[in-house]
Amino acid sequence: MTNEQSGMASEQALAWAQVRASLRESAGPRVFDQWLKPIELVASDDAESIRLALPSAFVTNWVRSHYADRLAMEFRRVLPQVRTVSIETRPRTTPPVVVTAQTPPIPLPGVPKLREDIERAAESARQAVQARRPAKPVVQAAPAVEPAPMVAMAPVIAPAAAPAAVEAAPPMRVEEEQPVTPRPVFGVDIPAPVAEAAAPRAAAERPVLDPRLTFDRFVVDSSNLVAFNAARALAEPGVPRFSPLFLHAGTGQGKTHLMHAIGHAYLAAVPEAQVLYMSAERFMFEFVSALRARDTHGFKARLRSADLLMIDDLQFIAGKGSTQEEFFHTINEIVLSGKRLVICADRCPQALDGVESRIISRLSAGLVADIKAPDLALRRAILERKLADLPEAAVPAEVLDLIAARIHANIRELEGALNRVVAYAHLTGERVDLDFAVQTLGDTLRGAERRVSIDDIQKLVSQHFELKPLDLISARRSRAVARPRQIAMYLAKRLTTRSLPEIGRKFGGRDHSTVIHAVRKIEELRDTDREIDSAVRVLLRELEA
Ligand SMILES: Nc1ncnc2c1ncn2[C@@H]1O[C@H](COP(=O)(O)OP(=O)(O)OP(=O)(O)O)[C@@H](O)[C@H]1O
Repeated sequence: MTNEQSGMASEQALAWAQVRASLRESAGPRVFDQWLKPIELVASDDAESIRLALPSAFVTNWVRSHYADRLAMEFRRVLPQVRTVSIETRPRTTPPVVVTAQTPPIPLPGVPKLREDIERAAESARQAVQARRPAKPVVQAAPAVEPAPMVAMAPVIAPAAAPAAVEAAPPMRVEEEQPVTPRPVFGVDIPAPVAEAAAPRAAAERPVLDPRLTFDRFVVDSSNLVAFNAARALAEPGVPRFSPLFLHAGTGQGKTHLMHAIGHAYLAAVPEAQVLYMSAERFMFEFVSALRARDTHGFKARLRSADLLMIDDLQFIAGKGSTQEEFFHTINEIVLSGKRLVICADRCPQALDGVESRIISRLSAGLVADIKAPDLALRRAILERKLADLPEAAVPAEVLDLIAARIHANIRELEGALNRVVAYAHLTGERVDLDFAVQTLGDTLRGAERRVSIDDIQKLVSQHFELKPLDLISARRSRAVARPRQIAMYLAKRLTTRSLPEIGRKFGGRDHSTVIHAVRKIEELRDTDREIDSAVRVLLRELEA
């Protein structure tokens, strides 16, 4: 390999690592793990051509029909000279393109994660080939029928129109080895991410929004009503209401869904708007890259020109000094210029350790809304809603009941379990019934079951607060015992399928109203008391692990 070739290979490998990281972020873990992770970068002898490969024709066709444009767009963003991106099917015959000692990497100080990404990409492709079977298909949703309920809010505007051209010039070609007919998965085609806004917008940046994450696909109940209504109000045109909006919730509870929904609704109402959505990690990555390229001016201008700026997973900027400095000035400018700002994190602003107080104060000045863990009824309703998007899937009510009752860690897992049942039924041709579901979800249900034992919760909580398990069921009312008991009840409600009276009985025969009081109290304290919130967080992590 000549020096020139090895330089090009390194450059393409690094570009692939960035594209891959961006796909992982925007596609979500489920789609990414099942379809995109096995993609391997193949050595190319032309700097203008990127070659990608997948181990099976089935997965290749899916990726081509759903992600070809997106891959092309992402590569061009990173390597403007790229003209073609081909996606091939090939069992591994050529070595993966990895940066080795012989292929000097382009120096990227401060971003060692890129290297890891490259190696992980190569490794996952190797595993996919060894597995010799395509990843499990994902079952996804078709356009929604019924709008989601909304309390005292105006209806959402029509969905965004079809994508327009992404780049001004030069045109991008996506090469395919053979003609591919887009293949629906279980008769329901998965739409590609919306990479652009409805109308032509000269020089306007197109957010990458998942077309499935809309307001009408979001199921609302009291646990997420405030967040939902605030999100809808913020997406309405005119003078922004509820900006900045800070949404917080545990993992997989719908924060990203609401953000994307805001983006769709706002773009539908104001097609020429500049809408930017990115994770805090991406913000940091782009900022560091801009610093390195001595182009912070461009970075600042891009972010500050947003009419709607949405930053996901803010907790990731904790402890990152210069990124926080830039972040503060960015959000300050957005807010002061009367534009829309939405921030999501896994905890409330006050509990964001390692984040500068001026950022916290700025964000707390807007509307802070949380999304609480879904109870059984909401989990069941969400399954119903997801199933409505799968017209070919016949899943009896008792199976939905089972999944809703047994899987409560988060909605992503809930959805994953339903998808798995439907996908396996499709692949085996079997009818879905309780036996089939139990067999298909075996480990997941057993895992969920393990998480839900009240005895485990009592044991862990008492250990954490240095009490005896018996203290939690005793009549003692001192704060040192009462608070941990309330936390244990809260966890029991959140992590188990036990009814309120059942939980009360497990705590020394207490009344169900005592359990309700405990749950409310801890929810309240999690917003105001950092110590309680972090204790609950630690316990949740341990119980869910
Ligand atoms: N209320 C809801 N109605 C319908 N679907 C929901 C609801 N809440 C969450 N979901 C679905 O659950 C999945 C996970 O949601 P999402 O990605 O928004 O979670 P998140 O809170 O951003 O999680 P993380 O913090 O891990 O990024 C998505 O597929 C989303 O559509």
